[in-house]
Amino acid sequence: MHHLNKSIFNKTARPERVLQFGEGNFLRGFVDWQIQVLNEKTDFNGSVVVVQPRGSEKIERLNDQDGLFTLNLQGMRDGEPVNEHMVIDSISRGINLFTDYQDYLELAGKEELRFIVSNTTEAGIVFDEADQLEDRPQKGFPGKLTAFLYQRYKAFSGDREKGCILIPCELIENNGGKLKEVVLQYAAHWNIEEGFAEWIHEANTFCSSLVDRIVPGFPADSYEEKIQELGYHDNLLVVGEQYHLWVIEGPQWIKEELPVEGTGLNTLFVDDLAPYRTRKVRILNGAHTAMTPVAYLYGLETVEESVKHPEVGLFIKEMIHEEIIPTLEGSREELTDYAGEVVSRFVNPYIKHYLLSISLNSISKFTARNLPTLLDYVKENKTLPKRLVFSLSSLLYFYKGKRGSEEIPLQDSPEVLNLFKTQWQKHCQREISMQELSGALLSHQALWGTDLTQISGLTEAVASSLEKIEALGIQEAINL
Ligand SMILES: NC(=O)c1ccc[n+]([C@@H]2O[C@H](COP(=O)([O-])OP(=O)(O)OC[C@H]3O[C@@H](n4cnc5c(N)ncnc54)[C@H](O)[C@@H]3O)[C@@H](O)[C@H]2O)c1
Ligand SMILES: O=P(O)(O)OC[C@@H](O)[C@@H](O)[C@H](O)[C@H](O)CO
Repeated sequence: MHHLNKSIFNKTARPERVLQFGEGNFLRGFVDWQIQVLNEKTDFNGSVVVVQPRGSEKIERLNDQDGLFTLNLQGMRDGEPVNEHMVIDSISRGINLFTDYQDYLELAGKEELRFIVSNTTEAGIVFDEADQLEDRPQKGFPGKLTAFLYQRYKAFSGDREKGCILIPCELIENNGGKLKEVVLQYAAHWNIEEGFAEWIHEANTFCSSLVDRIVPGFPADSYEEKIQELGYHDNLLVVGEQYHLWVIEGPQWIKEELPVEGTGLNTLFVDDLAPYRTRKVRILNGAHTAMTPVAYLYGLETVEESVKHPEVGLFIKEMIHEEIIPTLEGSREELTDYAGEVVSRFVNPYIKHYLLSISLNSISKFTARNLPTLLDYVKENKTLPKRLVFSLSSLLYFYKGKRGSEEIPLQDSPEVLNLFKTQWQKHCQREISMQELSGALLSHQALWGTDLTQISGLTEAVASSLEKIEALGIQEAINL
């Protein structure tokens, strides 16, 4: 069987109008697909050049396939189940920054380049003072980007018409503003002439954006079956859901350059994306992160199984409706409709979204996605939200690293893993009680951004749930 590349697929060459930082599943199943739709339905006529924010091995894989990959979108569309696959040919090439940095600099001088998109996880938009302008390449994403923009500034002698529209997709608040801030930080750190910072301000448009599409990625457990259907091998096959939403906070004129109207793309240009972001992060991502330790310890593996489970599913739905939604601003009816839509996306029968994949960096995710809800709930109700507290307790138990006799493959930073390991060892050796363990973990401000033992009754409630989980198992303990 052939591998997917230009020898078996007729690829159309288009002007390189987009630079993309990130070769990951999400960008390919979301942005590169959207560019393909624009190419098919409008006069956009552009292709995407991809660079890897760190490392180079995946770029080589992309180039081995001439930038081509298959996207399999599965789920409900207009009330009907749809399972479609398509070859995405919007990526012109990947540039290996370690071997072909010169190509990267040359791209900066191309008239037609206009958009820069990125998704470098929540960890990507950071300043690293070790990065230097002369590095080939710089280590971090914003360092690489600043070097690229400076090259463009020089190539066009500061022409205000040659700036870019930057649309970062990282799931952090004010991603556009933060990216601009770090670029300007590098401009100052590298002593680049004043004119460059002015050009950044005047010629470039940094938008913030919020993305939404569940993209579990490469279908390892159904790959053989899928390639029989496709008739070729594809190492970059991506599975995602039908649903998508891209909310872009920026000037309305961008619509003229990114002509989504009439294409069926659910891309919105808004003045303020905060309400969309809060709603999505707290309901969708919040439910994902809060259900993961509970459902996994219960013995379940996927989101669909968890939401469909009589007890765990009820727990999740009650948590959304009784604890998350009441803390959100906006129409209760709209929020309830949105939550209903999210739950039906969770039970998408075509998508196997593994709890373990969501569990990556669960502590910082709980802090970003669930803690604000818990704190708002306590402030408004003067009582604890019992399901969120149970989820927090289950999270602490999950980080013990055992499901029965089975090892849990925890994925978090070494500092976080060491902290939990030390505290759980102390508890297992009877040096500290469950109450002390709970106090030690909840008071750790580096984990939660605040001392959670200051919340009245929380340490005791968590210790009590942990005792129950340990003594009776989560199947009993979940009956609050
Ligand atoms: N997969 C989804 O359903 C989905 C949906 C919406 C948003 N997201 C967000 O997209 C991000 C990537 O998800 P994915 O599914 O594409 O994962 P992936 O593992 O396929 O890709 C990860 C990407 O991030 C880059 N990266 C990783 N660590 C980095 C760092 N420290 N600095 C710079 N770049 C770094 C990698 O080079 C790669 O491009 C996640 O953070 C996730 O929150 C994912
Ligand atoms: O991708 P992560 O690891 O940050 O989070 C896991 C999921 O919550 C997330 O990928 C959602 O599926 C996605 O944000 C939906 O748009």
